[in-house]
Amino acid sequence: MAETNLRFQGGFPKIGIRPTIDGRRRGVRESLEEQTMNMAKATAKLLSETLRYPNGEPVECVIADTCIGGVAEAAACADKFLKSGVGVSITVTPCWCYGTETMDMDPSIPKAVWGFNGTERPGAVYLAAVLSGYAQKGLPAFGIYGEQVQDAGDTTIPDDVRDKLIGFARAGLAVAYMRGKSYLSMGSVSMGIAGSIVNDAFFQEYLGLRTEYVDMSEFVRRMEEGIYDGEEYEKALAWVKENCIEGPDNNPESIQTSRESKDKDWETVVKMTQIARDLMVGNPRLAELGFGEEAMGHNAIVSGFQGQRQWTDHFPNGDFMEAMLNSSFDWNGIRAPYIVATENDSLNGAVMLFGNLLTNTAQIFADVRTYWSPDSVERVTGHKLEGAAEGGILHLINSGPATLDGTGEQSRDGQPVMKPFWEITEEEAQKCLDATSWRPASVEYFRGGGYSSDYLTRGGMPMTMSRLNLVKGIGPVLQIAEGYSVDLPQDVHDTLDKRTDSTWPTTWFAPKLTGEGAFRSVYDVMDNWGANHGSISYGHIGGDLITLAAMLRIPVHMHNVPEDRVFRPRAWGLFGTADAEGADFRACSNFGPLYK
Ligand SMILES: C[C@H](O)[C@@H](O)[C@@H](O)C(=O)CO
Ligand SMILES: [Mn+2]
Repeated sequence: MAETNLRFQGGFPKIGIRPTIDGRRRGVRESLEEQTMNMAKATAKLLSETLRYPNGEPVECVIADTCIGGVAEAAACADKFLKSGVGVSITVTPCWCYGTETMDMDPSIPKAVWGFNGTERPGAVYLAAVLSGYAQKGLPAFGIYGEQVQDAGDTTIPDDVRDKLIGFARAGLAVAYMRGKSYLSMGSVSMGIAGSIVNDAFFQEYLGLRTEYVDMSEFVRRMEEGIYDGEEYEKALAWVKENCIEGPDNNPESIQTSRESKDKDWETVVKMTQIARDLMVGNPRLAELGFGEEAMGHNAIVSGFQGQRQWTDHFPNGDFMEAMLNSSFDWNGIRAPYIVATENDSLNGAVMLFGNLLTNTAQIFADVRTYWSPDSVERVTGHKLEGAAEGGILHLINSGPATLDGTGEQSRDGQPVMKPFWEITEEEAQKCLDATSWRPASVEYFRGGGYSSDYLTRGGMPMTMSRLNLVKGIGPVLQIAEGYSVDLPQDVHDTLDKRTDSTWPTTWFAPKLTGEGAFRSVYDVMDNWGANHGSISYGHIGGDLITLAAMLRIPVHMHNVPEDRVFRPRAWGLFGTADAEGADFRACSNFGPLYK
């Protein structure tokens, strides 16, 4: 197993499993011990076999030492979980148990209860009873029970239960991973973009993240005083010369920079990449070089770089740095991405983090630039959009730096995908690099030069675009659009791309339409997008994002996820069942942020 990177130093939270039981001795409890403990073991096995930590290792589960028949055993279990670093709890039972006497009372741990759907000893009755207790005490919990009745001796986990256990655990682990880490703001507000007003109350109360702030002058200090690993720098620059293809300069000749200045830019952007990473997660090499304080980093699990304009008006832009740190490989080999938001758009950074923690894959940061209606495309190119693109497409393109994994040059079963780093081969990493050219930055925008990554995402990938916005009076709200990347004929792409800045990476995205609300048309999706940016994940992960958002009490104001993939705490139904979107808002506002 390849090492990940320092982003996850400090280890990973575990999943705690709590087998609860009817406490009555002399018959009842004894008859249930084995079956109850077996449910716990089966759940642990399922989750460890299915889920992986961001370093690729199987997720670890901890089971209570005994079945929990009452409060003393509940407390012993809580103690064990605390000592073992449990971040998510799942209670399992095939039988009736005593609700409030056996429940998990830790308010910050996402919790679920699986009540076995059998009728000999009714686990689903306990489930209903304890969930009412959780609601009454303001501790939202997820309820799980199978649709089909199982026989008492059946030790299998039905598919519907399995999906819910996995969906819950995946989102719960994301909550637990981020808690206690930092968002590192490198610079301040970029060009008046509200998302780059890094809001400490949001990060602290909703995500459990500290916000750290460094001025961009720190990059200059570290470059000028040599506070980076010089050996790594030489290796990185040689690797860049070998692997990063410099594309043509798109600037009018009169403002093109000299060869000498372009070469200097390569040196600067490589150093910027090392420095941003060291600022985020530290680097033990710096301590060896005599920079003990700088070696520590900021414990950042996500960061943002302001760039425009104070930096980019004078220095090379951050595109190379952001693109490389957001990718699953660099000169040190294949490794987990670091997650850096462009323009310090911390709210896009937050959803990039969600997508990354839910999937262990890299995330595309993009401007949601243009809605191209079928008529507009036809007018400009003569081409009639078809297939997934039939209803129109969104041009996702940002000023330079989307993850190179977003080229779609990794594959599974012959299809383009974005994989967790441990599945990516050397050959695939190379293909992503080969599909990217580094274009001298548009000097009118970026007076300090630099390089923008230029590529075109391969079509046919299921993708999910999401975005978090802050609304005064409500707090954070999340929007989610599942869809597909699409291929356009090369000449059609070229015509559309050349109308914008063709030195930037493009993803053509077709959201799935439902015929309702914001998903009536592609135009409506664009018209309802809450800000200039979106984060794009590989796969249809809208269900997982909804589950995670509910755990964090962030309401979802727009999504196109089919109902059978929406899984929220049971208490959400108590805020209304006919209008799930409104109920979500009411529930989130009622329970309030997780860490308040
Ligand atoms: C170069 C431009 O300033 C772009 O960076 C700008 O259009 C944005 O990306 C805004 O989000
Ligand atoms: Mn932007």
